[in-house]
Amino acid sequence: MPAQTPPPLERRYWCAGLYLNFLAEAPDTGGDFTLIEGVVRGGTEPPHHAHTYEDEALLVLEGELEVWYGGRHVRLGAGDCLMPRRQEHYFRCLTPQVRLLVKLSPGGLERGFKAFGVPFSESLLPPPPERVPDFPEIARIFGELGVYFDVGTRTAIRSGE
Ligand SMILES: O=C(Oc1cc(O)cc(O)c1C(=O)O)c1ccc(O)c(O)c1
Repeated sequence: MPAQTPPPLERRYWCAGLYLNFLAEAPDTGGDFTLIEGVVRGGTEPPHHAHTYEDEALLVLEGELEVWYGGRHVRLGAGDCLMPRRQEHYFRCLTPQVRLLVKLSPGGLERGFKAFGVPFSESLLPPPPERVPDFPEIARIFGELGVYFDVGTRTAIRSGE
């Protein structure tokens, strides 16, 4: 008998172009952490943001990312891990899509993703969204959970890096 049963399909969400699979949610871990497997596509990366409540650890499973945090740029490939430690950060995909494992501790930020995501049960990713996600609305939702966005810098960073 497997040690762990696969998560139910409704734990997979399509969130403004992000595919997120909630492997462990706060209630599963006594609130200690949330663990998410995600696929992010170029063009749907979130704007600059900082988590004031939780620590975030990113582990790249496939693809390549450029991450800006604490005034530095780093390139991450498969197997690389980064913990921005509540510093403002931003990332962009250097490959068409990047698969990541993200640990957020303490847990609970799944509530924010689920507030704008839709349950997703297909085995293939849907086509990329036709429009840029509604980041001001996403920023409002996450702001209530202690994640602060600088929506205005998104364009500046993407065009002036
Ligand atoms: O991009 C990811 O997460 C986010 C997306 C947003 O629109 C706002 C955010 O604050 C975040 C965040 O990281 O906090 C993302 C990408 C891949 C992945 O596996 C994730 O768990 C999140």
